[in-house]
Amino acid sequence: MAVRITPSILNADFADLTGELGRISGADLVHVDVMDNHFVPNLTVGLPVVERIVAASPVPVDAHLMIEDPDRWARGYAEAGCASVTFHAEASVAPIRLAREIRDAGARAAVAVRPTTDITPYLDYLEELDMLLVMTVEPGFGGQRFLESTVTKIAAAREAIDASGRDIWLQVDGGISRDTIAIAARAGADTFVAGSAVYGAEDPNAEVSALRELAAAAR
Ligand SMILES: O=C(CO)[C@@H](O)[C@H](O)COP(=O)(O)O
Ligand SMILES: [Co+2]
Repeated sequence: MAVRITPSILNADFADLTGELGRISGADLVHVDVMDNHFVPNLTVGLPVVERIVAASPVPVDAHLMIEDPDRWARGYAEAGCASVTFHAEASVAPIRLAREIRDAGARAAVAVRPTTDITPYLDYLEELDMLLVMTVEPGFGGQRFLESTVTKIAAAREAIDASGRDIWLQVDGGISRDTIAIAARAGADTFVAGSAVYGAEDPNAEVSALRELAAAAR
């Protein structure tokens, strides 16, 4: 099974995004954290910046929307050329309709859950989704510690995905590093966000390769 490493640019130098994107050219996708200071207590970038990242990035863009009212805004990120658009289950009032809109606009549709949110209801709608994102920290900030309490949820999602026989990616996000990636991989994750681990490394591309090898060995 394929392993994908999707570095988060949250810990990159926002004054030199083009240069920072070039340092992860060996990644599978780049993970862009969109925060609105309402759904989470932090503020990052919005659609105009994401459009520029799509144009400048050597790899496809994976947008993680930590915003209120994704039912209104998510479609725009798909239309902007993001390869995948993830919205939070806790924020959407009509997740199935929204996933269909994202797909209609040409992107992979994904739903994310906070560490304490039950993922079970979404496992009944896997045919509507291309990826599940299990948050392994509380969303809002990079550099937090991986929450081992999320491992059973990752395993439950893996079981449901395998039973569905569909090509649905299982992403984890938060606290992923050389020390923790094997835990998440063994539980069943195949797509790994890593922010501080990648951009804190001297050679981000080399760190991407190291993480990919560790995940592949653990699966
Ligand atoms: O969505 C988020 C945080 O809310 C993440 O994408 C973080 O940016 C990952 O950073 P690290 O935990 O890997 O430092
Ligand atoms: Co994220």
